[in-house]
Amino acid sequence: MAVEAMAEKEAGAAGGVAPESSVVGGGGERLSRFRRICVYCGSAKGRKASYQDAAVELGKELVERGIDLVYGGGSIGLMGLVSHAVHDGGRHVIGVIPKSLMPREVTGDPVGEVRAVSGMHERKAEMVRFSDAFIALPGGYGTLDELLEVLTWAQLGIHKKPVTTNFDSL
Ligand SMILES: CC(C)=CCNc1ncnc2c1ncn2[C@@H]1O[C@H](COP(=O)(O)O)[C@@H](O)[C@H]1O
Repeated sequence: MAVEAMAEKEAGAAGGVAPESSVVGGGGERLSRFRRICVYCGSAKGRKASYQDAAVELGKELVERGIDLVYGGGSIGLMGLVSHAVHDGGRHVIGVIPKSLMPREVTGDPVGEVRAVSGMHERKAEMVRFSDAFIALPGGYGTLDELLEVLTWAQLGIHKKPVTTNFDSL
């Protein structure tokens, strides 16, 4: 089964909500019913330029829909691209990162609100707690780990939030 289909099935199995709908705000902007979306993605930029384009486009789309970002707190790779796009667009960014990983994944000034946690398990739990929905972009084993965990939590009914991926056509 394709990962995307699996993600939608699991979200549905756990009572996940229907695909996103939006309303138009007073200023003509499209507003989402999701306040904060968690984006899982690589700490590297990946092999294809289309991965980088997708990260920036997703960040801009969140801004356009008035949605804040929750992510792994790194400033490198696709994580850096999506977080800068959301922050530069004026939306709030929450980065959740273990203290021990900061020297490796944060370079330069931190983006938005940085929440330092004690370890990987706490990081994943906090990212789920803060978010209303989850989107996975291309990444490595870390992204896969985060995606599988949020899917299996949906399967177990630990949360009822939608999970989707943006892998195909990239
Ligand atoms: C020690 C332990 C319990 C590990 C569980 N595994 C993980 N849990 C949470 N985040 C992770 C894990 N492995 C990697 N990541 C994070 O996932 C992000 C993307 O990594 P990647 O480039 O896709 O590779 C990075 O911020 C990386 O720190």
